[in-house]
Amino acid sequence: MKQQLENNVAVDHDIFQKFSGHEQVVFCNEPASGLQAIIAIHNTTLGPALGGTRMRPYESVDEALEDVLRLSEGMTYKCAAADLDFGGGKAVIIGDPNEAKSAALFRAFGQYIDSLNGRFYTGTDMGTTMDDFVHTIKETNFINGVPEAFGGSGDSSIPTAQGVIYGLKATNMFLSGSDSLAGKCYAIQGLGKVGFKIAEHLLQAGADIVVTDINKELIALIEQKATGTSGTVEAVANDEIYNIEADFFVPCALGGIINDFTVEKLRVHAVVGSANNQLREARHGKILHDKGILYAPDYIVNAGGLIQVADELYGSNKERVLAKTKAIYNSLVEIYKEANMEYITTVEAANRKCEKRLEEQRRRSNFFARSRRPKWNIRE
Ligand SMILES: NC(=O)C1=CN([C@@H]2O[C@H](COP(=O)(O)OP(=O)(O)OC[C@H]3O[C@@H](n4cnc5c(N)ncnc54)[C@H](O)[C@@H]3O)[C@@H](O)[C@H]2O)C=CC1
Ligand SMILES: O=C(O)CCC(=O)C(=O)O
Repeated sequence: MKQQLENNVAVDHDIFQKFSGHEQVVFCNEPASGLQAIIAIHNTTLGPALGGTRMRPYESVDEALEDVLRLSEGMTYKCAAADLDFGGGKAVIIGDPNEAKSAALFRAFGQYIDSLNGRFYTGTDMGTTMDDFVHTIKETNFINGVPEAFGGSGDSSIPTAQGVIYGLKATNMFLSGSDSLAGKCYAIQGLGKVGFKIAEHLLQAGADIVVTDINKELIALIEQKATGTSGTVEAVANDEIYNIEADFFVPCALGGIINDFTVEKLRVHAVVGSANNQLREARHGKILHDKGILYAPDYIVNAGGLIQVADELYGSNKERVLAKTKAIYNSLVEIYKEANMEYITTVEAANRKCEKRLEEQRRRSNFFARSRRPKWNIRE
């Protein structure tokens, strides 16, 4: 839909319609390095936007755009739920992480991040690693989660995996009155930075895991890790993971995996995993609820990495990060209880909590002019 305005500028309303919930979307195109990226800032009510950068061989710009819009919105909720003073943002780089990475590409990306002058802080996500951003920090300070040797807080997938483990324990406690992980079966999709650490922890705790990954080397590696533990590993084909009869489905790869094709297949008691945007649409949360499958809202349970990178911006403190990551356990139990009491889905219960916090901050922002910076300020 195009409309001709008085000053003769044609405005494409469709594109603004698409971004209508977002504050800013930046397209980055740098032919010398081959960089094609999109940065989306969803909402900065609580503070500057914060969220990782994903790299994927997206099939189209539309697919990349949809991903970054959904992911950045999720970050607004994740920051609100984890009680962080940051807003929601995310970036995607279009390209195969196994082939298209270069120092030049990550430096060019850094120049775009720098141009936002602190409206957006970023680091790793699916398809990117801490080492990639060692190039980016040559161009900008607005990067987090680089190795400790480079002044960062290190691998954010460690607290993310810890948070999911707390989420699994809390869910076990809610369902069975014991938070022991042992003796239960977990179907894990994706053995990357987060999924692998969860799988290892579960094996050591004496759990049975069923795993899948498109990278067969990771399957072989987790099979080796089972040796000497009281846990077991079974590997299945990628699509088979949805059919596994297990206590938990643990999605740790792509988003949108709970959709019309998969939701009817699931034969688990609960879904608790690190993947962002697990539900293709909100109604899939309702279908899980109606099937009696307890769903741990993804942005509650996978907040550990975010907690670490947010903390880094004030000067890293591992104890503070651990305490906040542990709080995922209680936060999740509260959400389960509220959903039960109010006859709503767990996503509705979690969203309510976040929207309340955003609304309170909006009212505060209107009341006080932001003429002074808060005491607990981001280090320059
Ligand atoms: N790294 C972090 O700290 C955080 C990650 N997340 C989310 O958790 C998920 C995993 O993140 P990472 O472990 O960092 O990513 P990663 O890129 O290290 O690992 C993803 C793994 O999934 C596998 N995979 C991709 N498609 C698959 C498919 N169709 N079936 C099975 N396996 C498949 C990949 O081969 C890879 O091993 C993503 O959705 C990410 O956004 C969320 C919060 C923080
Ligand atoms: O985990 C990170 O490094 C950043 C946070 C993030 O992007 C996420 O939680 O999805």
